[in-house]
Amino acid sequence: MTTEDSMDDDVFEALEDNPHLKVGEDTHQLKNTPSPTGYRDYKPPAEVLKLCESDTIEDSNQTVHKTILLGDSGVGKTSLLVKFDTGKFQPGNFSATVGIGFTNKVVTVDNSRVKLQIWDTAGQERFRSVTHAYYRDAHALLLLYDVTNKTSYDNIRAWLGEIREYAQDDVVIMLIGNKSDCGPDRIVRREDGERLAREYNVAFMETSAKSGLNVELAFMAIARELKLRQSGQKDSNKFSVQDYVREETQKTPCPPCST
Ligand SMILES: Nc1nc2c(ncn2[C@@H]2O[C@H](COP(=O)(O)OP(=O)(O)OP(=O)(O)O)[C@@H](O)[C@H]2O)c(=O)[nH]1
Repeated sequence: MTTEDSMDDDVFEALEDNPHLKVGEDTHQLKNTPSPTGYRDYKPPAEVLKLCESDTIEDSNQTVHKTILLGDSGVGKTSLLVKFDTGKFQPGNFSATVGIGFTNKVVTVDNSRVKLQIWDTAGQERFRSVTHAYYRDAHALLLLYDVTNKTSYDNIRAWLGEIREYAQDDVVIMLIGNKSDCGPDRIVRREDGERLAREYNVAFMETSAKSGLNVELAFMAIARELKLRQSGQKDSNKFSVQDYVREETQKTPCPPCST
């Protein structure tokens, strides 16, 4: 954790004021950027507003599906995205995300290309009112907790409440228990994650941004679901994110856990 909590509530304006922070930059570049003004007055740059307005963005080639990473500060949202994007994991000092940004990734599902626009949000409470604005036109949400942090797990219910309030009813939701590599420090059992996911009827998996476990699978499962929906082939009898995740995770043996 950093001392971010003691900073002024005004960092989102950094996106406008700082020419080095461009929308669409890798979000880990948006961390720790102070700003002189209040974020309550923050107006996203025109480029961001345009992206938020369109329900489904069409670029010259194909549809771009908006996917947002959500969850408490420190659960590993940025790490998960960076691992998926670059294959790298940056261990060590944690610096909380300041601002919001996205990374475009193209994945292949059944021989066709699916474009994901993956938004990384700041998990800290003080940014919540700003990030709500981004839920509205999201097609998929990856909601993370940290298996070594019970509070981040307990807060999932509140996150799901916010999602119900601000996101579209048909948004695809994947609950993710991250840091599954932390065997001895694990507090939240896999079964607890599964139970919560069943209760809210959302897909679930555990990941590790450190080891890479299930990182690609998380995004692939989302991409597959979104592609099927877009093509009109979505038939709940034929494809379920959760069944797909279950089948794929059974192919990869789970590393030993302490609980
Ligand atoms: N062991 C382990 N550490 C992780 C994993 N994922 C992230 N971390 C560490 O957890 C800390 C927080 O990770 P971040 O990716 O910055 O968390 P975040 O959810 O983006 O946090 P905010 O930006 O504040 O919302 C960092 O020190 C990471 O190195 C993981 O899978 N395993």
